[in-house]
Amino acid sequence: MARPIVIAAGGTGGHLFPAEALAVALIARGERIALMTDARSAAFDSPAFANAERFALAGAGLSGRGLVSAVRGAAALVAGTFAARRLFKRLDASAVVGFGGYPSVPPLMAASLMPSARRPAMILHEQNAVLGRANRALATRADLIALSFAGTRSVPEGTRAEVVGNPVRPALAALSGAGYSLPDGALRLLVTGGSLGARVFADVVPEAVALLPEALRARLVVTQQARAEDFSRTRDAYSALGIPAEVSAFFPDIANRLSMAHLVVARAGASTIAELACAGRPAILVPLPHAIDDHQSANARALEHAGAAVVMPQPRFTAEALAELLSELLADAGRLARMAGAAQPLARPDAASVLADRVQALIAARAEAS
Ligand SMILES: CC(=O)N[C@H]1[C@@H](OP(=O)(O)OP(=O)(O)OC[C@H]2O[C@@H](n3ccc(=O)[nH]c3=O)[C@H](O)[C@@H]2O)O[C@H](CO)[C@@H](O)[C@@H]1O
Repeated sequence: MARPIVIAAGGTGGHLFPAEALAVALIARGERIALMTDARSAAFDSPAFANAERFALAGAGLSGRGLVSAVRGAAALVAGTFAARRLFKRLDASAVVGFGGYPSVPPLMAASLMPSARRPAMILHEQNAVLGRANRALATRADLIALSFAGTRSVPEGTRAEVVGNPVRPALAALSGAGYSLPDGALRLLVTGGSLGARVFADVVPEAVALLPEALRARLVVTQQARAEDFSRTRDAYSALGIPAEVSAFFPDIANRLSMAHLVVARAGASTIAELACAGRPAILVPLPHAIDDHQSANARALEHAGAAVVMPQPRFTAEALAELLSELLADAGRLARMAGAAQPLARPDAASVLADRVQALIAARAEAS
C-alpha cells in the first residue's frame, strides 16, 4: 500500500477547512491521506476525509491558564506525541502537513523525533498574517513553512518559507473570476462571524440597519450568521423592521451566499479573507479583539491596503458608525464595484494545488536522497 500523507489539523474551521482543501487536491492525485486531529474535531464532517484514515489524539489540545492547566497541558502534549509516534511507526508516512493550532503539535513533534531515514517530510501551513504559536514552536524542524500572506510576521530567521496562499474549499475557489454585478434592485448584505459566529454582529448590525435611510432599507436583503443563543433576537429584529432576512448558526453553502452578496460584514479570520478575495466581494471587517498577536487585524490589513475592505476596530463598531458606513457604501455602486475589483488580485484559488505540488516535491526529493 502507498505511504500515506498525514494531515495534522484540528480546532476551528479556520484550521480544518484549508486542511480539507489540501486533502481534496492530494486525493485527486491518487495520494493516500491520514488525518490526525484532536477529540473535539474528530467528528468534523467532511466528504474529503470520508475515505481517509482518521486518528483522534487524546489530549492534543492545550487550554486554560494557571499552573494546573499548564502541567495538564504539558502532560497531554507528551501523551499525544507518544501516541502520534506509535502511529507514525505503523503508517510509515511519507509526509506530514500541519495546519497550526495546538492539535497539530503532537503529530509534528512525533515526526521530528523519528530517525532521519524514516522521518516524513514536514510542512507547516500558516493561515494567518502572523505565524501562530504552534507553528513558531515547530518552525525550525520543518522542511517548508507555507504561508498565506506575503510579509507574514514572526517567521523565524533561517527557516524556509514560501507564500502559497490559503487553500479554500473547491466551491469557494470556483468563485474566482466570476465577477461582481452591480446591485440595481435588491442590496444583499452577508454578515458572518467565522466558523463560530460572533455575538457583536447580533448586537450591532440589526440596530445599524434600523438607522439606514428608508430608500436603502427598502432594498436590503440580509443573510446573517448568528450564534444559536442570538438566533431569535436577530431574526425578530429584522422581522420587526420588515427586512427579508435569513438567519442561521452556520451556512453550509457559504460559497453560494458569497456569490450573491453585494457587501459582506465579517470577522477577519484567515479563510474569510481568502474567500472574500476569491469571490471578489467588498467587505467591512471587524477583527476579533484580543486574537493572539492581533493576527485578525494583520489579516484584515491585506484587504484594506488593496482597497477591498474598510476595517472597523470593534471599539468603534457601533450601530451609528456602521449605519453611516453602510449608507455611504450601499449608495455608491461604483465604489462597491471598485472594492470588489481590488479584492480579486489577492485571490489564490490555486493555493491547494500549489501546496499539494510542494508536498509531493518534498516527498520526491526525500525519496531521491535516501
Ligand atoms: C475565534 C478564532 O479562533 N478565530 C480564528 C479561527 O477562525 P475561524 O475558525 O472563524 O476561521 P476563518 O474565518 O479562517 O474561517 C471560517 C470558515 O467558516 C466558514 N463558514 C463560516 C460561516 C458560515 O456560516 N459558513 C461557513 O462555511 C467560512 O467559509 C470559512 O471557511 O481560525 C483562523 C485561522 O487560523 C484565525 O484567523 C481566526 O482568528
